[in-house]
Amino acid sequence: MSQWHARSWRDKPIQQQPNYTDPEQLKLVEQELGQYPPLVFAEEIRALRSQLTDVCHGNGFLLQGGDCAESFSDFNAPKIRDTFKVILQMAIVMTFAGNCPVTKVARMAGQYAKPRSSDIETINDVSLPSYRGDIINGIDFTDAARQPDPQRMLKAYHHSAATLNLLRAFAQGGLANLHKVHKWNLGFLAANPLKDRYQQIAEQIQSALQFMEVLGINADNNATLHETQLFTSHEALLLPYEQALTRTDTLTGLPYDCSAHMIWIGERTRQLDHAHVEFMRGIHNPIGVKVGPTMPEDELIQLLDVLNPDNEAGRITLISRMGADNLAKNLPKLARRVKAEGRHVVWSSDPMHGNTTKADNGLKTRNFDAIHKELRQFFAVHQAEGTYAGGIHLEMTGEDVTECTGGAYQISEADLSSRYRTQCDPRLNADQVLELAFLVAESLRSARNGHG
Ligand SMILES: O=C[C@H](O)[C@H](O)COP(=O)(O)O
Ligand SMILES: C=C(OP(=O)(O)O)C(=O)O
Ligand SMILES: [Mn+2]
Repeated sequence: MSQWHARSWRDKPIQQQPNYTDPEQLKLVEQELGQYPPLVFAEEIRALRSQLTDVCHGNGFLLQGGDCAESFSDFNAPKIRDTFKVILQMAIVMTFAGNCPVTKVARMAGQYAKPRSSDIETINDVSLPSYRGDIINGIDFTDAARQPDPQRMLKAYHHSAATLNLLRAFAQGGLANLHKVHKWNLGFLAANPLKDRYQQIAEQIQSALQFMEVLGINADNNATLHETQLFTSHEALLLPYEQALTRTDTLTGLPYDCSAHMIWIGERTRQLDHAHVEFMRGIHNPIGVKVGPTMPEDELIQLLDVLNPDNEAGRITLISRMGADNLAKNLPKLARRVKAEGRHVVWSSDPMHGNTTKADNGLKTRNFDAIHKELRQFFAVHQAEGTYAGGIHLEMTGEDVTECTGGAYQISEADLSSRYRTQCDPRLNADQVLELAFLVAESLRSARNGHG
């Protein structure tokens, strides 16, 4: 294999990139970004990798979630806070159900680039380049907005830095207090039409917290109860940006992509001999790989050969996104083969991207039951194959949006347009996320029997 360099991806074919019309301006932006401080520190990246190593060995669970696409305009503290809160709320349920540490990774502080099914969007006979995320072009359906603009990379960097700053403050400044987080969950349950179904687990968590309190373990004397660690992640799609934020760590001499702790390769850009795989193979972050229903077993193993030649646990998270109706057919053979080859991976489930449909009014949506079904089957397949269901990956928000149908509040297709705010794909709202957490708690609990 040829030698890796942060720019060696440039010699490979590449998918899903914008056509910047001014290469000089692009170069200036790349140079400027190259001078900026890293957004995350290599030691933090290694801490995540170490937690994922534990997950890989069955001693933890990965919870990854956030917007499909963050946006420059819908950018404010309440929005960041509410998504942060709901990740923690879900994590407490999963921690209790799985009786194991939960590694929290947000799709935040950098999730700005989107691969698209089509290069062109047509409305009323007008065709324009598709929206590809705020780091590339604008969402408005005008010719000017849809032109890719390299300056947007600088804006994405600054938005990511401000988001990360607030997340760090929330994580350490008291907002992550476990008692507080559980109180939010009780608030969710009190109002929820299906509260009886989830009451038991909530009461058990309550007793566990009270028990610790009686022993004198509380947020004032125990940092674990008071603060948390939240890592960041995004799809490493826009390679000029990712390259510009790649730094050689002074402690180890190894290259890390310091745009986020974890980055992943999307379903549309995971071709073995293409640019994204080339870039990812050389950086030392933990990386995710989306695995859709068409992935052949041989190709998956070849991909692992390239991305993780030393078969290190914690390096690779395979994020299956099959669709509820395809999973039982497609996942078992992949899980079996990876196991037979003795490859160390974390298996995580993205139950969102294989379950996207179009409502009659033209809006993209996903049904809560299909999402839940994919998750149930994910756990069932891993149990049957003797592999470990190690994580879930959700598109979600702390806001009260109406983008996915179903759930306890029975959002219908007709309701979708009332608060449909996503920049790209439909997200679970706060209630739906919590409901899902309580529903998968049971699957997680049985998956963890025999582990840990
Ligand atoms: O988030 C994932 C993809 O970018 C998204 O599902 C693509 O959506 P599209 O099919 O509308 O292009
Ligand atoms: C683009 C995404 O997913 P996938 O690559 O699995 O389609 C995503 O996670 O937003
Ligand atoms: Mn998406």
